[in-house]
Amino acid sequence: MAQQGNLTPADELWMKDLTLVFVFSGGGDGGDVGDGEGVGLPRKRVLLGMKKRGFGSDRFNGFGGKVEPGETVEQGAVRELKEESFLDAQAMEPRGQIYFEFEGSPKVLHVHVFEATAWTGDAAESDEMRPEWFDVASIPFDRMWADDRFWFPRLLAATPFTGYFLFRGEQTILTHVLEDGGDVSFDRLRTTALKQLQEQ
Ligand SMILES: COc1nc(N)nc2c1ncn2[C@H]1C[C@H](O)[C@@H](COP(=O)(O)OP(=O)(O)OP(=O)(O)O)O1
Repeated sequence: MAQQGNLTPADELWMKDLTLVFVFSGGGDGGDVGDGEGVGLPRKRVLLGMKKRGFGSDRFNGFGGKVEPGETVEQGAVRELKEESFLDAQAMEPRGQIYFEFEGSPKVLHVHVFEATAWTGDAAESDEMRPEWFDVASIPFDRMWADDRFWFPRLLAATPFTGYFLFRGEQTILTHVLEDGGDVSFDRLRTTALKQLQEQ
């Protein structure tokens, strides 16, 4: 039986809402991307940002952050995309939800994953992120959070998903569960994941 380590009892956990937004391009002629050219086309390229500071720094990720008091999750997603990439989202589609728990911490990050399906502007570097387009065949998973390679295929296919990941530190995933469907219960996912961990 694997050691469960320093886990917080379920009734002491608390959730923090965050957003994570991805922008895709249909590719076109490979030139500059803008004005939602990818909408309705096969996803050829994805815009990622190299996080320059704070939590997750030195990794590529989508654009996002904490939902602020008084705003909806979708409003937070639009605001963070603008702040971090200078793109203006005209339409956002929810694609999935991911719960991240870190061993020894009672805080669970509840990350709402969106695709900006229409946008205007050109991506530019901000204080927090340096944007870069990648072919979807060459996503730099070795320079991203370890969880991304699990759920990215569902994001690319626009298949709704819900996931739970338990991390030890910022590199090691102790256990995870990923299911189809955009709104699977956190309690059920966590229970399943911890059972898996016990059985390892
Ligand atoms: C733990 O695994 C994670 N994987 C992935 N792919 N993304 C994650 C993970 N944990 C958090 N994230 C995302 C969620 C957010 O988009 C950012 C973190 O946002 P941040 O802490 O930078 O929030 P801000 O509001 O921008 O922070 P400031 O207060 O510094 O502006 O990472």
